[in-house]
Amino acid sequence: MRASQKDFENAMNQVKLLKKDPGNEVKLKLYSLYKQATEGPCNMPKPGVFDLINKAKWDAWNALGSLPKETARQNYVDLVSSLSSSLESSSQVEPGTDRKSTGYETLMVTSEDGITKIMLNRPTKKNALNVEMYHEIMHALKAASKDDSAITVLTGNGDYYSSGNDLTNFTDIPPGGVEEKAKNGAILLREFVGCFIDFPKPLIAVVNGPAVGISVTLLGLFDAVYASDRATFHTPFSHLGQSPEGCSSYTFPKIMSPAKATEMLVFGKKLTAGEACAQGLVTEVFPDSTFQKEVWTRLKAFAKLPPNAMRISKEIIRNREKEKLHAVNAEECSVLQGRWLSDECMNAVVNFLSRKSKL
Ligand SMILES: CCCCC/C=C/C(=O)SCCNC(=O)CCNC(=O)[C@H](O)C(C)(C)COP(=O)(O)OP(=O)(O)OC[C@H]1O[C@@H](n2cnc3c(N)ncnc32)[C@H](O)[C@@H]1OP(=O)(O)O
Repeated sequence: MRASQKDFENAMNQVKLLKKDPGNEVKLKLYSLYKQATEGPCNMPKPGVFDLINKAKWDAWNALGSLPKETARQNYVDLVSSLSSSLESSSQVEPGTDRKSTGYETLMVTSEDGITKIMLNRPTKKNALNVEMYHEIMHALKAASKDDSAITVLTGNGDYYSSGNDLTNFTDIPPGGVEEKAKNGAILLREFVGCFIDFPKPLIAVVNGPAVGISVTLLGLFDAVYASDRATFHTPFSHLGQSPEGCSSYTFPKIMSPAKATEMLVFGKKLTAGEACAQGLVTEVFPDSTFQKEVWTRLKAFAKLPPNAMRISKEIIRNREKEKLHAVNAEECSVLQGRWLSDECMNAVVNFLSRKSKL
């Protein structure tokens, strides 16, 4: 039986519910089938060679040649249905259910000595945050907020703490185009930052190496930040045609003065660990050679303190600010949604992806 228009619309809705990223290749296939099913063969001019994203999309659509619209619609429905097993398996996870470390693709999560440790685990990509990592961090934080540990720690595996948002996130364009991509990104970012604002236990960052972008801005929402003297702190938003997130437009001026915050958030000044400590973003800096030993000894001692007292003390410090922080988060996400559609941002991402620029 041929897929009806209704089947096609159902399949489009199902794609939006996919929790697991099916990868670029599948997304391009979905995009090309969608375009063929709705508009017929590709008759758009071929994008320029540096317009990597649109060129990949054009290539995928053009490769379908004169495939009839009905066949494309059927193939789209079949492809979505073949992805449904991953859809079911991801939705089977109960919210708040503790997952073992091995249950995560992008993290290592362990719990011992009263400490839940969430370790970013894409060392070959400098722990850049891809879409899956955003979702897994939210899951891990929700689980940690309910487990019996006293404190929660975020750290990185390898030489980086994190290089921030994975810039390849910008290449997975859904059928609704770049506007839909920007809207989805803003929704994801708002939910992600919201988890940090609402996290109820002491949350500590163990910054083992350089930190970039969102991994820096979020530090303003942590309760303590310990850094190796190898760490650096860099928020190159203007270079990337973007704007501050993670509530940093509010927390950074409060922490370090408006002028110092402007140097970081507007002019992209990179701070050493010592400078970040002098400006109040970092709690204490340790020599890299003794960093892990000294920090974990200290954290284990903290984790022995009465957990309810720590939770209540955090609550009284944070609660006064929560409403404001959520409002700032919403505003930052809405501004960023616009920035992601700007030429400035698109050019910066294409330049990075085509290996023309690095920070
Ligand atoms: C949806 C929510 C959005 C929230 C908004 C967030 C905004 C931000 O976080 S803005 C900051 C974005 N980050 C960057 O612009 C950093 C880009 N990366 C770099 O400039 C460099 O990779 C580096 C300075 C971080 C490290 O340079 P280097 O030591 O020379 O190492 P490589 O460049 O060879 O990196 C190894 C490997 O990792 C890939 N990679 C590193 N960072 C990212 C990244 N942020 N996004 C995507 N990929 C990244 C890099 O491409 C290399 O990959 P391979 O070539 O495949 O080995």
